[in-house]
Amino acid sequence: MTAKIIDGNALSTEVRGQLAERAAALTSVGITPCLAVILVGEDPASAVYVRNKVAACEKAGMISLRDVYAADVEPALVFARIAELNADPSVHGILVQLPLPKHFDSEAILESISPEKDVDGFHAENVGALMQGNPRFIPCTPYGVMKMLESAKVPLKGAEVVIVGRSNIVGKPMAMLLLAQSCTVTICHSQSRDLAFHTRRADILVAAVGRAKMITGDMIKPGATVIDVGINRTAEGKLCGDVDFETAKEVAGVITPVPGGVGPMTITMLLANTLEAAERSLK
Ligand SMILES: Nc1nc2c(c(=O)[nH]1)N[C@@H](CN(C=O)c1ccc(C(=O)N[C@@H](CCC(=O)O)C(=O)O)cc1)CN2
Repeated sequence: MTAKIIDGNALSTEVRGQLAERAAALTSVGITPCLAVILVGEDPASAVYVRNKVAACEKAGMISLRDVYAADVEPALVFARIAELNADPSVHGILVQLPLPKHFDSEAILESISPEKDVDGFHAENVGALMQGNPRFIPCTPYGVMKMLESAKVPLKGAEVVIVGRSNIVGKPMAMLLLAQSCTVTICHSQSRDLAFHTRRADILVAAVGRAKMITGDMIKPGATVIDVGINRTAEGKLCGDVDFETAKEVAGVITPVPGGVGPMTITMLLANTLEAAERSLK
């Protein structure tokens, strides 16, 4: 039997519809949620993600501002723009698209965003709040994964979770969110010995390494839930995940595809965080 597929596009459409209703309610009392997006450089994938974020905002009845800088821009200019956006009460959310060019201190840029407008949840204050089990803004990709697990009614309490990848954007916050739901969490990484030993124990396997098709069917426990966060391009230019979907779907019980899985949910949860920031500004 092949696995049940969690359709990230369909779930996104449903959640974005609900967010649009909340955005309209807020607009009716004089506050239209507004997201400012900063893009530095010409990375084609980043340009696509930013375009999709802006389009999604507009479709949900939110305002979006987009600032695009050349790859060799002086960081001081970007810091100055962030300070301006921090001080603007009509802007509720600010994000800087990652990765930034090498001459940028990415951490300093992320720390310069006001924690109240940090809709990516990357500011140290928001990371700390998540660690303490009191999240204020949840990073969008792990937030989207939690929504997908909820929609597929995957049991979390006591589940063995293995996360492959330890990034600040996905692996670490994902671990905190699942730990908060009483999962037993293992984080694997490039130095982990015998990766398959760990992955085969997982009731829920989250792949977030950035290596095309590295998780194959033989590394998966029969019936497991497999969440693929990877976005890679094959030599032929085709999009694929970190999981070898063809072999994995024959073993897993539930699986997310790439494209059309976690990616669209990342943008959906960005809208959710922006709306949340705007709603908090009323209080
Ligand atoms: N400031 C941030 N930078 C980055 C983040 C982030 O959450 N905040 N995450 C990733 C990229 N990302 C969002 O920015 C992102 C990646 C992929 C998708 C997506 O919808 N993917 C589609 C395929 C799109 C395509 O054709 O390439 C899919 O999987 O179906 C959305 C957002 C790094 N940077």
